[in-house]
Amino acid sequence: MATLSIKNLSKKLGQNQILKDLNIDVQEGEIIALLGPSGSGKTTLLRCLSGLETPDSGSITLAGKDLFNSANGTIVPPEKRNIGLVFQSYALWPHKTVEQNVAFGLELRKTPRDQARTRVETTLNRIGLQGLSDRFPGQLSGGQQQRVSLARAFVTDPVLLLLDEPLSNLDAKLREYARVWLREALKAANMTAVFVTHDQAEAMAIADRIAVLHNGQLAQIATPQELYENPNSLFIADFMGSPNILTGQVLQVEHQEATIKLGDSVVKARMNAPVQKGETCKVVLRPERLSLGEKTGNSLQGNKEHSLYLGAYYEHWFQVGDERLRVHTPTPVGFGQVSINFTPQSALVFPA
Ligand SMILES: Nc1ncnc2c1ncn2[C@@H]1O[C@H](COP(=O)(O)OP(=O)(O)OP(=O)(O)O)[C@@H](O)[C@H]1O
Repeated sequence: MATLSIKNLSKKLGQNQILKDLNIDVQEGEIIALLGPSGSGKTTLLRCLSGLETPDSGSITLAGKDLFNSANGTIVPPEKRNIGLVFQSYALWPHKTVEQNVAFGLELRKTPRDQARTRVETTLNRIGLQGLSDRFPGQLSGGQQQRVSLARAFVTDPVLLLLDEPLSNLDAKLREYARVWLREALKAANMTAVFVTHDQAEAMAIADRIAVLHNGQLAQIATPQELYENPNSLFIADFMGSPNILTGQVLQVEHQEATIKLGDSVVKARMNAPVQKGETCKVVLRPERLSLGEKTGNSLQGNKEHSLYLGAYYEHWFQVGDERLRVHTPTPVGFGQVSINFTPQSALVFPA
């Protein structure tokens, strides 16, 4: 049984229908990222889970208990939900030490002092804050402050942890390290967690599964690899990564493969959504899945116009008929006409 179960959840704010009939199940110990364009409803969903916002209909069940259920009128207040919160802004008390900050939630729960001290110490060690317990937040780096806010949420042993853009205040380099320790810390504690992020790479690095929201609806929920390799719509294919999207005409459809006229070429591509013979379609080609060289059975003819050196790879811009196409290669490439090759498996076709 799922630890967290969100069923048919809907929420209106003002005249706007923000969440539309959302259904998400989260297993014990699972880390879910809520990802989606700005305004897609990620924060509103997190607020509904924490109890800061009350949905209009549907239900939220945590560890077998209703937190919200419009059918029987249940609304459990935030402080009774046994949910830990981690905010983007850390929200630490500046005049309290690290130890006092972390102990605060236990004091509220009237945990006996000895027990609280042991729990705080264990949690600080677990989160890599040993030796810093007497410091004030102002004497810590941004990364350390975020660890304190995580320790404060961990110490009360919540059934569910909610994190709102937890790493967005850290600089780029620190964020890369923070992704690793955050995932390690959550996994070591077998914590069930839902976090909001804008950052697709961060969602892929930390989450077991990513729920992509689009206009308040669940567009797809899947593992990072499944989302990238098997997007169920053009929206997801485009949202995950930065692919080329070309317009073509479907000539033929056979099993899971379509034959497509793309400019002057005829190519094959994998179908992840049904397309019909004769219809206009979109073909998704990831720059890193294209290769250059001799013409193969599945290729486009392109003329190279620009190359950018991006450190880890080169990005080449080709003119292919009326469209432009990006190709990534590890080595430089000369100017002129060339074949851009790909396997039918690596190209995805969707209805336009
Ligand atoms: N009080 C309100 N009244 C009306 N609309 C609101 C209110 N609060 C938020 N909204 C709208 O709800 C939509 C969803 O907002 P939400 O913050 O949940 O999105 P989000 O996916 O978290 O976006 P972001 O990534 O920009 O933080 C937005 O279009 C926002 O303008």
